Amino acid sequence: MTSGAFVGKRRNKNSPLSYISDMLQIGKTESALNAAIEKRGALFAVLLDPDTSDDTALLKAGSMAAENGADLLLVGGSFMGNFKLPDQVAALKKEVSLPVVLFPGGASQVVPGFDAVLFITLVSGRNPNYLIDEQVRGGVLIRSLGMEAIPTAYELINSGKPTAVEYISNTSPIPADKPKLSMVHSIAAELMGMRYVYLEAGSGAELPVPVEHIAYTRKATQMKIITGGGIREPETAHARVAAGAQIIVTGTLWEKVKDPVLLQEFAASIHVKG
Ligand SMILES: CC(C)=CCC/C(C)=C/CC/C(C)=C/CC/C(C)=C/COP(=O)(O)OP(=O)(O)O
Ligand SMILES: O=P(O)(O)OC[C@@H](O)CO
Ligand SMILES: [Mg+2]
Repeated sequence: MTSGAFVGKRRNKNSPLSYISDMLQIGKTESALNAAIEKRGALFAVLLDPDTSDDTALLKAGSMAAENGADLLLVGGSFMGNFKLPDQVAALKKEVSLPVVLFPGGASQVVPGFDAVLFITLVSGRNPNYLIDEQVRGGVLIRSLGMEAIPTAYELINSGKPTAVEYISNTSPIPADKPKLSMVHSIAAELMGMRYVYLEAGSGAELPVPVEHIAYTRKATQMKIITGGGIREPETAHARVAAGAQIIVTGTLWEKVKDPVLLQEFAASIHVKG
């Protein structure tokens, strides 16, 4: 096996290792997100479900979110079996000027067209498949696509009933009443070099991540905090920004509710710096 296919675009062909230093820089999308966080206080992300046979569903949902205050579009699911996704992402990228970022449930979901990928590691679990195996499989694909990766710790927090992520990953979530357990996982992730941490209640969760989990990670680390799962009201989003979260993700809500005003209310509750 040659390494040629996996090294992405080399910018300086005279230096054999130049591609590594290029790739390890904080990329364009992450820099733009960091700058937007600085400016607005926190960002509003909408998660789009890629598991759809409707060719225009992603485009419609993404455009509506973009027109009504979203800062970032995430695309991902616990399962993903949509071979038309690259075309759908390309169509979405033509239409909206927001970053479109892959949030993968596994390596098989790595396809071209995204601005970046959340390179997640399920640090709250003890399943080696989601700690290293998917990353090894996905990493070579990401590198060969020349795609930007944002190293992100993924922590699953108990939210009432079991969620798809818990079931699929075969891991136990961190107990909801043990925020210090999130904190110690976050510290370890930061020491491993991760720059973002996603505190996740799970898609469609009964209860969102308790604010204490966010506050403890905020106090103990400098990573950017993403949180999502079970957030259905602007007030719930605002409370998590006040606790230290910098990206709020909502997904399931918009599968039933197509309400531009509610999208705008979410954006206003999250953009605490205006
Ligand atoms: C870095 C790469 C290439 C892969 C990492 C893979 C890891 C660690 C995954 C963690 C476990 C997992 C299954 C995460 C899924 C995250 C996600 C996109 C959740 C949102 O999807 P849901 O809404 O729960 O899915 P459904 O709509 O299918 O229920
Ligand atoms: O679908 P919801 O419950 O909004 O959750 C969003 C996201 O955090 C799931 O990974
Ligand atoms: Mg879902």
